[in-house]
Amino acid sequence: MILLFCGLSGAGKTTLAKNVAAELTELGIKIEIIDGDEYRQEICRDLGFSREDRSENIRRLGFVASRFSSQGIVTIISAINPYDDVRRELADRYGDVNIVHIDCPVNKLIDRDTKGLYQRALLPDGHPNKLLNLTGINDRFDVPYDADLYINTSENSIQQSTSLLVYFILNNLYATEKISNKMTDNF
Ligand SMILES: Nc1ncnc2c1ncn2[C@@H]1O[C@H](COP(=O)(O)OS(=O)(=O)O)[C@@H](OP(=O)(O)O)[C@H]1O
Ligand SMILES: Nc1ncnc2c1ncn2[C@@H]1O[C@H](COP(=O)(O)OP(=O)(O)O)[C@@H](O)[C@H]1O
Repeated sequence: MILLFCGLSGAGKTTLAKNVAAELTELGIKIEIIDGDEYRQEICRDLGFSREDRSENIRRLGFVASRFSSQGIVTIISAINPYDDVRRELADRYGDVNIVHIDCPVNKLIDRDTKGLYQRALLPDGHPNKLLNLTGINDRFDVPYDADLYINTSENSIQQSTSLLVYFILNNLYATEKISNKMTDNF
């Protein structure tokens, strides 16, 4: 199973992915997190934030995720993942892809601003430190109206948001297992 997170910077993707991993590991379920920020230091270090580079970034993460997922490992791709067409592409290409929208209103993100990115994006035009392509401020984010799971992290606490994800994953695993048990029963 692949969970394809999408959401703006600071929405809670990394926090929730880590919390979910801790809870599933406790239950003996294997899980891997593929984090955009982390992979951008390694196999995606040649990529920037143009439309082409973001799309290529997600394609690479998707490929890596598919290798983990094919081994039965629950795999979270935790990236902004802003474009509807690329999300669809991965969902069509790889089996059992679930789009999870980690949402939070931009005004709340501007308050959180854990990395100072929003402050930089909101600087006046022409300022030397202005960030020109921050998703949600001055770069595109396609809201996924077809998400398999929607979580608003300004309305749900970290624990509530984590529980929603864990419940969704366990339900999915149970449904898949039930189907595969049925297939075995037929032999
Ligand atoms: N211009 C701009 N827009 C968005 N994000 C920026 C930008 N510049 C740097 N960063 C930092 O890069 C992290 C996003 O990387 P991703 O791989 O998740 O992005 S994407 O899916 O390819 O759009 C993102 O990490 P998160 O805050 O964890 O989302 C930021 O820390
Ligand atoms: N319900 C919530 N879910 C996730 N993070 C939350 C929530 N409420 C507050 N936060 C805070 O918001 C920040 C989210 O940062 P992070 O997980 O790095 O986001 P992202 O990976 O989407 O950029 C953290 O400081 C976290 O403690």
